[in-house]
Amino acid sequence: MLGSRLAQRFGSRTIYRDVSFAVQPGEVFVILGGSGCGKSTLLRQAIGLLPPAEGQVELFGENLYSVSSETRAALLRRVGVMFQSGALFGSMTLLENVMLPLEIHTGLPPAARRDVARLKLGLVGLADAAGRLPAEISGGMAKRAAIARALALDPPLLFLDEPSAGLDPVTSAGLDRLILDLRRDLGLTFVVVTHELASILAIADRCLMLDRAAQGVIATGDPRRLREESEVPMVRAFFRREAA
Ligand SMILES: Nc1ncnc2c1ncn2[C@@H]1O[C@H](COP(=O)(O)OP(=O)(O)OP(=O)(O)O)[C@@H](O)[C@H]1O
Repeated sequence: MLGSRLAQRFGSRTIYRDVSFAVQPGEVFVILGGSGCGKSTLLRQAIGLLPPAEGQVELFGENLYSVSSETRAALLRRVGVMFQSGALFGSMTLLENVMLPLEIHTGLPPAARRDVARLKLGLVGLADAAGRLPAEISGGMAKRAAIARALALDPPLLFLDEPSAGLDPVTSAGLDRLILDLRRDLGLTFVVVTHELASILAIADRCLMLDRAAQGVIATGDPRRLREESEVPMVRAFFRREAA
């Protein structure tokens, strides 16, 4: 996936401009930055929910906002998304939650949908919790279930919005492990929005750091290198936990 020269404004306020990046197949690409810098806005542009004020989003070689709505829908079916809230349906079991995209988007018969959903829950370590309701599971399990649902249609590319939000460090580290395992076992590509430093250092091949005051990108690259080598005060401050 590619973002080129993306800009976003709300009213007269510019959130960012000239944001460009290319996510390589099989990589874990992290978007980070302080509150209000535009991480969620960039994610919404990347998944077809917000046409950018300027610039282009390319998914699987196609320009997301200039293709027909049918083509866009087809492109977006090849993308899995886990929103920050997780957004599982509370009245449905985990299995039913994961079956839902299969029911909407495929012609699979119910028994096959059930089999696929069980497989996906197994991939995230929830094979034994298939019959539980969202209210009956922990926050970390809910995130895993939301990832299983995002995997329902076998997308090669997954977007995760703040997967660690609200989780304790141990649970969060388990989720990092899951992301790396899924990448290794299924060859998935991940774009992850997060500002958890431990998580970024654990999972990111490369990252893109946005800054609200700079209205755009202040760093890109391997987070370990940025920690060692960046001379940009805000970047050093974040990666070294120093005052800017
Ligand atoms: N639809 C909108 N209309 C007006 N302003 C908006 C809209 N969506 C976002 N904003 C503003 O754009 C800025 C960036 O928001 P965004 O949610 O993308 O930031 P973020 O980096 O994800 O922040 P956080 O980490 O706090 O979630 C914020 O100041 C927000 O108030």
